[in-house]
Amino acid sequence: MTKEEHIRQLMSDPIYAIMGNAELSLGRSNIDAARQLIEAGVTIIQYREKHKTWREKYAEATAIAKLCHDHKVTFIMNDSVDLAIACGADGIHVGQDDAPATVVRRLAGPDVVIGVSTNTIDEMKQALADGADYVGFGPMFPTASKKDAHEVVSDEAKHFALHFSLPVVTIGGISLENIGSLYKEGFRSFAMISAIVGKEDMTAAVQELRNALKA
Ligand SMILES: Cc1ncc(COP(=O)(O)OP(=O)(O)O)c(N)n1
Ligand SMILES: Cc1ncsc1CCOP(=O)(O)O
Ligand SMILES: [Mg+2]
Repeated sequence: MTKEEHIRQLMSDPIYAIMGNAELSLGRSNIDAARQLIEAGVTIIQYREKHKTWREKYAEATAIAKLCHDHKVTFIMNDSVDLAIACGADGIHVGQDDAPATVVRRLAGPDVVIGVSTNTIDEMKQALADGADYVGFGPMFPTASKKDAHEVVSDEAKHFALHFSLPVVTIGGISLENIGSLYKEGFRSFAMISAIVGKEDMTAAVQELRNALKA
């Protein structure tokens, strides 16, 4: 798939699944989690592994990238540009403490999707200026999945995000109970850890989230 096709997929499928470390994923391995997510019909998967060595991550991510490519699933690497390039990821997601999008672009080239985490209006403007393809925006709600998460986004930043020119992927504390409220506010893309890989039956979880968006 081309970069444009990946971005289209990101804009048309509201569900963006993030694989956490094993403790956020009921002890599953990342490869098992990826297999189950693909079976559940997820089309955007981010690899977010904070504990393993580079070589362990490289081995897993290379296998997951192949699985994703075989199933036309967009595979995004969190944090690490070198791992993303090495494993053949379709995209890279960087936070405010990671390499800036300008540097990621220089290293990874024009064909890779770049996502940047944002919490404020200034960060969204900077991500756009730096050549990001989408922004992660949050936390929308309090979350236990990220120890150093920012404060929940302000109403002003939400309003800006709803009119922003880049695709906005909301994140942070999104659940079956509150995803509908974000949809009603106008948001169309939802990245989740605990609401998907934190559930025993991920197929049912994804289906319930999709149903909640239709309700
Ligand atoms: C889609 C999406 N949005 C935001 C984040 C958070 O990234 P970051 O701020 O770098 O924090 P970590 O995930 O690395 O702890 C994300 N991963 N994905
Ligand atoms: C990675 C990240 N970035 C901002 S909040 C968050 C955690 C998202 O996890 P959950 O969906 O379980 O709240
Ligand atoms: Mg990061």
